[in-house]
Amino acid sequence: ADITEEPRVSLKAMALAGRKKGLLQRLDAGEVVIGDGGYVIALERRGYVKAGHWTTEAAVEHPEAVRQLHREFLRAGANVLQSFTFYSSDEKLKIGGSAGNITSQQINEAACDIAREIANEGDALVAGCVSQTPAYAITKSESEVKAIIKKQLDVFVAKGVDFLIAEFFRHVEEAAWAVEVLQSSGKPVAATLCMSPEGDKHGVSPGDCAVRLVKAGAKIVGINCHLDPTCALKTVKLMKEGLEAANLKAHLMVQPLGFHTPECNREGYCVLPEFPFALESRAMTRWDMQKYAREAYNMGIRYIGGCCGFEPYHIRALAEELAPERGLLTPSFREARALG
Ligand code: MET
Ligand SMILES: [Zn+2]
Repeated sequence: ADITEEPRVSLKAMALAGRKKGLLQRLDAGEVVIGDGGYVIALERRGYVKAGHWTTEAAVEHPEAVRQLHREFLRAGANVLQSFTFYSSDEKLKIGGSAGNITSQQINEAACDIAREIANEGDALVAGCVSQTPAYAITKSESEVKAIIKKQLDVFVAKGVDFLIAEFFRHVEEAAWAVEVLQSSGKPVAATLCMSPEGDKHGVSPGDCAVRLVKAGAKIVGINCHLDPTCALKTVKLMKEGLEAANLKAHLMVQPLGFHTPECNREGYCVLPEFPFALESRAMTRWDMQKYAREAYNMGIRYIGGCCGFEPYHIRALAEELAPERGLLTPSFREARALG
């Protein structure tokens, strides 16, 4: 396909008509879904997130900053805007939040509203996102973890998100609990673990993790954060093989770091000496991103995005690399071309 062609459909017209295709409709049809990038890391750099806490009070305190980053990912070609709700449970805010009296309920509601507002500027879906809980580390209590996830889910359902993502789980056991809760809503659930090819923190292999997540109800499984695309693709490949061996079907997803981690160590970037204030020299280039997008596509992964370290221009490189497959140009690319 000639990527200089105009898109086949007007994104605005489609959005306004309220006829966006759902996530599973897109993936089942074999379409590429471009994810968005890393919010907490990008907004920490811009002065809106506290390093170490990584909580998302900015959804309430500085909505304009969150809105703008969503818009930049959308213009870069993202088909999904993830709610800015990382670590947003009251338990986590109490332990490590910087907010004082902002509740997770307020954060989650504001984050959903902001994501929806910007998603309506284009062809993006809104994902309600949950992540690992302090309760799992402290008490290992299934009912406590599930209650925390359920509270977040109730807001996502009330706000009408399009689908749900359980991301950044180190233990498949906890991720599977989250998936069980999320899928009770009837909305599609994607689940991504932050693990190396060696497996989750209890040593469960990537193949077995994938099987457990699908059995818990996830329709899309894969990897996010912690390690670079090369490591993440290795791990997703093992997940894919595990699913095939178990005769299970699911879509694959990958949202790696935008930083090079040739160490491919078990614990990921959090234990590197450069974390979190000196990661710049590890930043990937747009050429790296194009290579990653192509490799992910060739592996059969169709939900391709990024996590920490992915700035909007990285997402744009993914979208442009896969423009022939998607038959679409990004708004930023079209406008730049019109100007040039
Ligand atoms: C530490 S992983 C963070 C994931 C979350 N979706 C974010 O980008 O903020
Ligand atoms: Zn991340």
